[in-house]
Amino acid sequence: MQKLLIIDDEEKLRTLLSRILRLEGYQVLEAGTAAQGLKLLDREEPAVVLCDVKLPDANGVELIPSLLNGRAYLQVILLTAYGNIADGVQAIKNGAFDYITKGNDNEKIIPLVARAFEKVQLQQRIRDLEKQVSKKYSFAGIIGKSPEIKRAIELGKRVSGTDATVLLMGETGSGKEVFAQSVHYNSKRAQQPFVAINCSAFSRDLLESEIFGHKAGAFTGALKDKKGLIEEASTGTLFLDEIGEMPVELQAKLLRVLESKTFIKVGDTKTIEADVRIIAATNRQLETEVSEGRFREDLFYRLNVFTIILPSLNERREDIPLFVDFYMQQLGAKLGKNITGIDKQALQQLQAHNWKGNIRELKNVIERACILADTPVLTVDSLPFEFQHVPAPGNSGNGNFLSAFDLASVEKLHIQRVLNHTRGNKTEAAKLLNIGLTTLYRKIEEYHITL
Ligand SMILES: Nc1ncnc2c1ncn2[C@@H]1O[C@H](COP(=O)(O)OP(=O)(O)OP(=O)(O)O)[C@@H](O)[C@H]1O
Repeated sequence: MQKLLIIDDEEKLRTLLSRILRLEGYQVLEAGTAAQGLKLLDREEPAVVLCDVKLPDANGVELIPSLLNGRAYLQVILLTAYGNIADGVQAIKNGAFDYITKGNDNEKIIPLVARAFEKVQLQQRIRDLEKQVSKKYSFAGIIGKSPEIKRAIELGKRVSGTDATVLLMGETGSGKEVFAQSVHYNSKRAQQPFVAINCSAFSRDLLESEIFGHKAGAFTGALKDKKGLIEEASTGTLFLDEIGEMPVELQAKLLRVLESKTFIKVGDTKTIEADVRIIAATNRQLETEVSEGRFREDLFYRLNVFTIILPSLNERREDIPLFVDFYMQQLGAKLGKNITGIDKQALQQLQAHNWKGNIRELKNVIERACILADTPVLTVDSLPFEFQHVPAPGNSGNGNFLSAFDLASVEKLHIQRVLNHTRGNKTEAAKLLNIGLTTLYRKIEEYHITL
């Protein structure tokens, strides 16, 4: 039952209101003083309070902040004396839901209380949804147990708590946007907007107006003032995907945002404060872009404060079965099919594939397989053509794993050759291969390389 509290020292009126509201099906609590009211609020947690202005131990208008303190769910309706609108206005300024004139407005009280409870329910729903969203985008939701992704998650968690600019580097489809959302939803800006834009998807002028906004008349077709994404994301996070594609002239404007936390709309002269955290992502080598004059060096250094490299799927093949399981369940359910697993041969093909499109490509392959599957277990037949013709590791026609053309096979062969060259000296081999010694050990184990 919906619980409501009336704080009023006039017993007659309190009893009358209470009777009316009980008849409407509310559970009504009563208090004659502010102190009693606050006690009941703590003990019973009613969601709506009707509060008189003149109380023996307090002024109702001034009491509102104490009633609301630490109770984000609560809605307060102030009962004002006849003709005292100023109290009502001040009450709303102090955070009250609404005010009502005592005595005269009795017939208005029921719909007003109903609306206050509606607001309580709506806010609860928003909180529940926010919880779901932040759970979905938490770092725990990032799939993978490989050391490469674990390292990235560890860095992501550390930087989330700060307001530092983050640069995410990784191939297309490697999960940069998902990762950026995790950083945002783990930061103190989590309740504020996360706004994303792909810098490669717009012409120079359009991108400028999208990010920075424009004044009416700034260019043909600019009929009204337009807020840019920096303003839309105010107090939250702006995710700039494909930052390497940003035209050089706009890079200067972005640098200003990072350095002085200000920007100017297109066609305007006024400087506006920018309270936004920037997370940028790129699948290009920004150093190369800098050396070739396509990316401003000063902006690169500003963005490169905290860089996280997201591993490609080829670099974390051990995570492929986890993604396959995840997508089989998710997409099977979406399609209304009971997909329970994948057979060994099909999984081997997936693990041997060269995933240029990374997680996005894998997701598409699994979706296709789920659509085509006639049985609960996915087989090679449901995979695209190229998977059906590349021999899987250990499964090729002549029994030689290295006859496959996939990247893993080539990598294994190359490591084997280098190790032969160094006569099994792993430290030297790691140096020649330009990888860490632990990575080399892992690959030796993963590919079952015999020395
Ligand atoms: N950890 C993850 N768990 C489940 N799905 C993921 C994960 N990371 C990414 N994905 C999925 O992979 C796809 C690509 O992810 P995302 O868009 O984040 O990649 P991206 O690196 O930003 O791509 P691009 O460079 O093309 O912008 C999306 O469908 C996303 O839902």
